[in-house]
Amino acid sequence: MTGSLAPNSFADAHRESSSYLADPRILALRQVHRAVAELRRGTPVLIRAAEGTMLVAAAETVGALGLAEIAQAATTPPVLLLAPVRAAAVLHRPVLQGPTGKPEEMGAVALRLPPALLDPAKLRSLADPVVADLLPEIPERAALPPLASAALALAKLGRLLPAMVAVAAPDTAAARLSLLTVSAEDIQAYPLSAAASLKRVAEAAVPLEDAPDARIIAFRAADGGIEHLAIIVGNVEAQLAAGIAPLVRAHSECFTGDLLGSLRCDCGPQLRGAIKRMAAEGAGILVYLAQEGRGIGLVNKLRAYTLQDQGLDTLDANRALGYGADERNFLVAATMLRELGVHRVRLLTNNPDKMAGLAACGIEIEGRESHQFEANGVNDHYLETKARRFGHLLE
Ligand SMILES: Nc1nc2c(ncn2[C@@H]2O[C@H](COP(=O)(O)OP(=O)(O)OP(=O)(O)O)[C@@H](O)[C@H]2O)c(=O)[nH]1
Ligand SMILES: [Zn+2]
Repeated sequence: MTGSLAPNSFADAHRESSSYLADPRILALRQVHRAVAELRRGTPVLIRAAEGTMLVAAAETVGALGLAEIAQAATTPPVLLLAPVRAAAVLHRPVLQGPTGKPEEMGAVALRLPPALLDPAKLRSLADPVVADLLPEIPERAALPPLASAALALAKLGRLLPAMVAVAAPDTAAARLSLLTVSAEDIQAYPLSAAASLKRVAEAAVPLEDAPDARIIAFRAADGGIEHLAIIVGNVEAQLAAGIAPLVRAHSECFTGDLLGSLRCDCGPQLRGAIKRMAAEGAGILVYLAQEGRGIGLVNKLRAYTLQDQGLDTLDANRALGYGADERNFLVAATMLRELGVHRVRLLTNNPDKMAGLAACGIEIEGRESHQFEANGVNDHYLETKARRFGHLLE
């Protein structure tokens, strides 16, 4: 987190309607959010930085029109930018390791796209490890263009496969083809900037089966993204007034586990269990974070499940898709807690990274409360992987 993103000052600026319009961070969020929407519908966008300009489209969504627009604007041959694990699979090569052994440290890899591969269906199969038929032709590596990491970051913000068709293109091409321009710096700043802009927008009492005295407070960021929720159980104000650190759970959304009772994970029991425990203690806060699939989104989580059924574990499946092991940003939870006047917590978790993430965002972790549930016969390997590869604490 950089100093310029002091979360509370942004939340304050966002609240003041006069400074709202003038704040360049709001304009940056708006432009990145628009760029994400363009990529999701297969439209190219121009990424701009001091190093130059690059026209990109997502391999997952681009169609004939987008490819034609890219061809019209290109001043270099097209390349496909892939995350390192996916690139290694496409190249039939072992994965390159970064300095500390994490493949994501290698950034991006560029592959040449000869005319035969400039086809929407072929691009999708190069991007998607779930597509069984790897193309017989092995593309050649190309020099990595500047702005490659910003291009992959933009795809990830759209919860798309991080696989981008890219060409160098002049600034003027965007205006000529009515395409959107977005700055690389704004893309990189977006997740923390959006998190820092969260503010309360609505609240209501919602008695729950397990916690009749419960309220839901909705938080919205200035980017136009999906809302995050705080579920307030019992009398938290009284605890805060007495100087007691409340019981807090930072729970990432899991449509399959939370809503449907999926047996693949432990999210459902953790969600209901946290609320029950807060009700038994008389107070607590569950922040319900719109960070499905540890931040990769539901569509990619379904892809990850398919890869897990083919033998990968939950961490390697994320990497095979081109994502990191955990793409969450805990400034979302920290900003919500601060807006609720909570600076010190007793955190319900087994995940040491979650504690470190919240602490790095200025939330004092007074203690950790174990939040372990029995394996159910289906999620045993998932729970074992969390302990072995994510360092989850077992008690
Ligand atoms: N990418 C991916 N996400 C998964 C998988 N299984 C569950 N999830 C997601 O993981 C998140 C669960 O996170 P949390 O409940 O915060 O749990 P945690 O990080 O394991 O930490 P604690 O429960 O606090 O110990 C939810 O967003 C789920 O959708 C999976 O196999 N792959
Ligand atoms: Zn789950």
